[in-house]
Parts: sequence; C-alpha cells; structure tokens
Amino acid sequence: MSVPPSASSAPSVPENSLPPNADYRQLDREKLSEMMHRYIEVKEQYPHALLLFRVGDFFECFFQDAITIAQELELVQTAKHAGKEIGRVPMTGVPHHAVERYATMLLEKGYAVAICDQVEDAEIAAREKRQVRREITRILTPGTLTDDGMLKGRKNNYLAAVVIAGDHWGLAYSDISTGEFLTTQSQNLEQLTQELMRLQPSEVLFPINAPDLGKMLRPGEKSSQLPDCLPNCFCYSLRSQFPFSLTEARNQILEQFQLRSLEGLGCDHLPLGVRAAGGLLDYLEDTQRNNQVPLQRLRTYTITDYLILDYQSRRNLEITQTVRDGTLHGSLLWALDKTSTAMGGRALRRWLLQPLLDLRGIRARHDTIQELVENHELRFQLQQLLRQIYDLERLTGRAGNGTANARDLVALADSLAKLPELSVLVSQGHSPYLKSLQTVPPILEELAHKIQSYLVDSPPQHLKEGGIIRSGMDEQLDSLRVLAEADQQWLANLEVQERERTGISTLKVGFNKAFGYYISITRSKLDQAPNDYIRKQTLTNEERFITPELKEREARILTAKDDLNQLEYEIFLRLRLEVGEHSELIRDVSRAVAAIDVLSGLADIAVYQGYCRPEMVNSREVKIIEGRHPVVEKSLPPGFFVPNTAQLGSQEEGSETPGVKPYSHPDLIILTGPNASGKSCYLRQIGLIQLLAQVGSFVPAKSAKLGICDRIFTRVGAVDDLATGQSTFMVEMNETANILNHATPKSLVLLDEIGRGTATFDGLSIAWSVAEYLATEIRSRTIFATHYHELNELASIIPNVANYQVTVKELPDKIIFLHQVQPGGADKSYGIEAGRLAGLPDVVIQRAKQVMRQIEKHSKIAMGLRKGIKKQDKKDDSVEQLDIFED
Ligand SMILES: Nc1ncnc2c1ncn2[C@@H]1O[C@H](COP(=O)(O)OP(=O)(O)OP(=O)(O)O)[C@@H](O)[C@H]1O
Repeated sequence: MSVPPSASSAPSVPENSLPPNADYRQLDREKLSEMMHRYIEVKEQYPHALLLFRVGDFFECFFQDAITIAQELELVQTAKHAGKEIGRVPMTGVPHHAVERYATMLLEKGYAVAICDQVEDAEIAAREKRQVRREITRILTPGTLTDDGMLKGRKNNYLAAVVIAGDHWGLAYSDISTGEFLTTQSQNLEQLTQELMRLQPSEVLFPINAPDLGKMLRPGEKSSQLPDCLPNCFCYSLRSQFPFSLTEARNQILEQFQLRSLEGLGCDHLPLGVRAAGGLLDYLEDTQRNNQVPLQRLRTYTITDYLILDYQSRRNLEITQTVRDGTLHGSLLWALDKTSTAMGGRALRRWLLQPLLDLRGIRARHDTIQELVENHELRFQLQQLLRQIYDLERLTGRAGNGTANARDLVALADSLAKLPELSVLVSQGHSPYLKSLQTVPPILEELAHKIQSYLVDSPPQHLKEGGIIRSGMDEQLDSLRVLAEADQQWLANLEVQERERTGISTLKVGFNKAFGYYISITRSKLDQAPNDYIRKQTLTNEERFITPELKEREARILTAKDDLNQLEYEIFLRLRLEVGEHSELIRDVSRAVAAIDVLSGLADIAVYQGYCRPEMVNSREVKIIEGRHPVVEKSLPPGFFVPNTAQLGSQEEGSETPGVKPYSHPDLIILTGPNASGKSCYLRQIGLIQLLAQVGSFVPAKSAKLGICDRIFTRVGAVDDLATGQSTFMVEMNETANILNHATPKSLVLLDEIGRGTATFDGLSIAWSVAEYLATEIRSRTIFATHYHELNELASIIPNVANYQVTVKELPDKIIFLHQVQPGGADKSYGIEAGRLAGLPDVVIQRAKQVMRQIEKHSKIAMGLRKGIKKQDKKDDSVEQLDIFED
C-alpha cells in the first residue's frame, strides 16, 4: 500500500514574518516559470521534506525551504527569478558534489530531505528547447540512511516504530544499513520509554489520526499528538494509522519475508509488536522507493530476558558517554573498545547496553574470552585478520538495496575471502564463539572468488564510465573491446599517417565535446591541407578539419564506448544482485565475526589490564576482591588506583537461629567518607563490575564471585533536569521512588547521597527511611553512600546492614586521601576541612565550626538519633527519638 510519503521540515520562521514570495501557496501558479512549476509540483508530493532540486551544478531550494536551509546550515540566502509577474523568490543553493554533506547536516538536525535530480542529459533537453526532466531520486530521513558517509561506523542507526494500546505497547526497530530487524511487546509505558532510551533511535514512527499526517517532529519539538511516554529528545514521523492496523501490518510482514504465517517468526502472539513492525516496513516502502531493503528475518525479543538498566543508571554509570559532556572519551565503552572492525564496535556497544541474565549465555562468552586469554598467538592472529575485514553487514546492505559501487563489492569480496582463513584459525578452538566460526558456508567463498575474478582490483568510483570488469570474463565484452581497441589504434596511427601524407610535422588529431574528433593544422601550413579535408572550425592560430572516414570511425568509437560502458554496468549489476541474494547468509557470518571481534578485544583488555574471570553463581552474592574502576583506573598512572573489596548479600545457613551470626556479609552498606575520598568511584565500580560480568566480560578485580542480578539501579550525583523543569530534589525523589518501586532482592542498588537537595533534617529522615526500607523490605544488595554519618546507627539495629568508610589520613594542615574502603563508619564529614582547603576565609571556617558545635549540641533530632538508637529500650527516651523509630 502507499500513503503520502512522510518526512518533514518544520518551518523555523513564523509564517507571518516571512519575506515576500516565501510562501508558494500565495502565488499564482500560472505565472510561475516552468522550472518553478515543476519544483512546486514535487514539493507538494513531499511537503514535510526539505526539497533539494538539481539545477546545473547546484542543488537549489526555494521559498520557505530556502530560508530554513540558510538558517540551519548558515548559508547565504539569495533570490531567483520565478516568473515575469512574480519576480524573485527566496533561494539557497549548495554545490551538487557537496549535497551529501549538507544533507547529512540537515538529517542530524532532524529534518528529512528529498533529493530531486536531473534524470537525463541536460544537453538533450537544451537541444530540444525544454526543461530537463527532474525526478525524486532519494528521500533521506534520519532513520533510513544507508550511505557510508552519512552513518557512524561504530554506532547503529535505528529506525523505530511504536504502537500503544492502553498500558500495553509494541515496539519494532531496524537498522536498515545492517538489516537488523526486531520486535517486542510488553506492558507498562515506563518500560517503553526505557527501551527507546536504550536504543537511541534516529527516528521513531508513531501512528496518529489526521491532521498532522506525515509531519516530522524534530528533537525537542513538542506535540499534543505524542503521549508522555515518548521522550521528546527523538525525531518522530507521524504516520497514518492504516499501515499499523493488524491486518495491514501482518500482510506487509508476510509479503516482505515471503511467508504464509507469522508463526515461524515467533510473533503471532504479539499483535502490538506485529503492528509496529508492519508500520515500519510500510515506511521503508514509502521512503526507499525502488530500492529493496534487505532486512534480516524479523526476530522477537523480551525485554525481561536482559538485565534491566534504566536510562538514569546507564547515564550514571557512563556506559557509552560521560555525564559531564556527553562524549565517548571517558566512558566504559571507550575504555573497553579494542575491536578491530566497525561491526565489532557496534556489537560491543549493543552488548554493553544489554547485559544478559542467562547463565549459559554469560558463560559462553567467559569461556571464549578465557580461551583467547590463554592462547595469545590465536588472539593475536585473529586480530590481525579481523583488521582486514571491512564492514560486511553494511556492504551487504548496500549491495542488497542497489547502492553499492564497485569498490564496495571489491571490499566485500576481499573480506569474504578472509573468512576461510578465519575458520582455519579457530578450528582448534573449544569455546562456543570460536566454534561458531569454524564452518563458513563455501558458497560465500565462491562468491568472493567470483567478484574478485570479475572486478578489477581498484575500480573507479563511478559505475557508468567503464573500467570495472576484467578482460576474459565476458565474451561479448571482450569482442567489443577488441573492436574498440582497433579503432583506437587506427586513431593513434592517423596522426602519423596524415603527417606523412601532408608533410606537416605539426599536424595533430584532437577531440572536443562539441565537434568530436578533428585534424588540426596551424595557420601557417594551411595551404598544405589536402582537398579531402573538410573545414570544421576556425581558431586564431589553427584550422580544424574532419574527413568522412574520421567521422565514420568517430561514430563507431563513441557508440562502442557507450556500449562497452553499458555492458560493464550490466555485468556489475548482475554481480551486485547476486551479492544481495546472499545477504542473509553474509550477515549471519558477520554477526559471528563481530562477536569474535568483541571477545578478542575484551580478552586483550583482560590480559593487559589484569582482569579476572568472574565466577557466576546462582545466588545473591556479590564478592569482589580488590576491585577497580575500569575507567578511573585508566586515567591514573599505573599502580595509582587503590583497589577495594566489596562483599554483599551472602546470608549464612541457619541465619534464623538465635545466637548465630545471621549475615556473613550485609545486604546494605552505609558508606561514609569525606568529599572526594572515593565513595562515588567505589559505588560505580561495583555496578560496572557486575554489569561487565553479565555482559560476558572479565572484570577489573583480583577475583570476583557474582550472583546474577536482575536490575542495576544507580542514583549518583544530583543534576537539575532542565528539560522537564524539575528541581534537583524532585529528580532525586523521582529516581528514588522508581528504585523503591521496582527493586527486588536480586537487584543491585547504588545510591549516592540521597536527601541532599533539601533541608538537612528532611534529607536525613528520607535517607534513613529509604535505607531502612531497602534493607528490611526489599533486601536488595545496596550501597548507600552518604554524608549523614548518623545513618551509621542503622547497622546496630538492622542485622543485614554494615558500615564502611573511605579512609583518609588527617595531618595538621591537610588531609591525605587513602581511597581505602574499610569497615566502620566515619564520624566526621570533613566538609569544613574541605572548605578550608578550598580557600574559604579563616574567619568563615572558624564561624562554621562554632555553628556546627551549636547545632550538634541543640539539635533534638541529631541527639535523638544518637541517643535513641543506642538506648532503644530506655522508657524515658525523647519524643523525637520515638518519631523516628515508630512505624
Ligand atoms: N580507589 C581509588 N584509587 C585512586 N583514586 C581514586 C580512588 N577512588 C577515587 N579516586 C580519585 O578520587 C576522586 C574523587 O572520587 P569520588 O568522586 O568517588 O569521591 P566522593 O567521595 O564520591 O566525593 P563527594 O563526596 O564529594 O562526591 C576521583 O576522581 C578519583 O580520581
């Protein structure tokens, strides 16, 4: 089915402040020039895309689009005559050879771009005194890119589609450049938000009812059409409901994969997932037009099959970018990426964002890393080989959708040709991922061989100018080449022959586009020109001639060249089609190559950074001996990072028996220590080690024994959410509420300074009750870093709580940070000391100390907390103490 294409340009200038003639709807069409007429005709088919219209060597844009493009790309806006009675209209142009660069910039800003190119030789049109034919050749939207230059090699470019029905939702997503295509369905809209935040799609399709059909919302743009659960940091294409209906969507999927039923895809029981997937396919049909998009078979997944890591936790743990400036440098991905291929780079990113829950899957990765750690030679050779493999996933995609050039196919063939070597290399391997590469389908080897034997080693960029296909591969091509060569030889001989015949040693045979081949004679020798020369052109110093024979040869040479080029092009197209037909197989192998790449990189890290294989167990235990933070460690000189141990969540047998120490290791640790002593670092390092273990990596520790964790929550640092206008404290409370509502005994909760953004006693009270609830009701494994050292008292009343502190050494004029985590609670926060070190005036420091003494002396709550906990059984305790400890 086909509905109006959707892609958009939200006008960035309000309509009432538009310069004259910027709104083509106000103009009399009859009075427009022929070219402008065509422009508007095309524009009306794609109202939501910025239209780039080829005019000679430029792509030009008119009316409102010209204004938008000039603003967004900081280009000079000019004007163009649009008809005698209309006058000039706004225009912005970009050189045709730079159109990709400009289009990419517009796509990054969330616009869709329609490219309307000249589809015939302009000279023919000029000869026939008519406008050159122009047609839309490509529609580019942020989620449907396949061109190498427009994509980031090490990052997937996802297009997502969402269907919401009450509290239930379906989500499908695809990276059409790699063919990945997945769908899922679940309930709870918060989970949908989190899943979208994990994927970071470049574009999200959302079905709505008229009137905004086809509109594209750019990141940050608000719309009443979007439900709250769809974060407005993405670009949305608003689509018609029709292709998202179950029947349409189902048919669309069946047709795409040439199936009779959805059962084989495992999604027949997921109506919302099916609807989303169908809607996505429909969009591809609209935007990709004649280009087939080779997608892998639709796969279904369940979000609860993976460790749940919400957006806040992912951000706080700085998995793919830093909190401070959003860059890759300084993130976990940055520290761990030793992959040799772009496919591996993308896979590592995906793995880090989707740690596993399944012990078998985790062990398979650990086993492979172990084998690669132990076998240095194998690892080294593997990496050498991997470096020679290009981006098979994307090259195959381009072959399949008909955009690959000859260089792409050569790169693909060279990479496929490495696969047999790869399988020989891993043939001795025992671990699952090595085994998966031991048999490479022979047909791929044959395909590589075929491409290599057909295509020259370094083919040109353009496909229609010949020079692509080797001789000896196609009889017709060879005989055409023989004829063409004979003609070329004749031409080459002609100069010598005519010089002899005429006695003019300066006679030349030349060629130009307007007159074709000619013989030129300088003016001084003109009288020696033979009679059979026909005068064709007179220049200042020379005269140009033709002969009937030369013209005849010229016709042959030129048509032979065209025929040759055309034939080469056709042979190339056949070859490309053949690659496209094998895309599924190539991509299966690519996935295995990408996985091996990730695992060899992780093995490298394990060897050079001293990581250990974690023992994964089916319990709640977290035992990390001498653990380190993978990123902070890298930023310090070798040996400077102080390793620390963490033990949580191991309940001893018989813990219910009176008199038996119930917990060998606590569920909740209250972590205190001065500013900058290393609390946050310790907290994050535990989260990252758990995450890395479940990703299947080795971990930065001397040893580790870890139970599978269902979710990792973090609340680290406090930032205002300016986008939603929420205060620091509200953000903190929202995040805390989320944790308390979702954490389970199998979760790992990392809390940093809960309750800091409000009045001290409010904050302390909240911190206290949150810690108490986590330890007694939820019993998740928790580290609670705090400056409220009053919380240390919890350990004396709740058995599964323990106190740890990050130690410092106090000298008369300074504090030395030891960064060592040890049992026991800090009774001092050193805040005033930190202020002194930062240079607060002495008088302010003295006054602060005085005030603190007074507060401690007179604060009923502080006193109550201390006294109350220690003397719980005393009947005459203060009311404040009861307030705190009563249910
Ligand atoms: N184990 C460690 N070994 C070496 N250096 C460390 C260690 N832990 C932390 N650091 C260094 O100390 C700095 C401060 O650490 P961190 O931010 O964790 O302190 P903090 O106690 O959370 O401070 P605040 O209470 O002010 O938030 C880090 O940037 C790091 O450079």
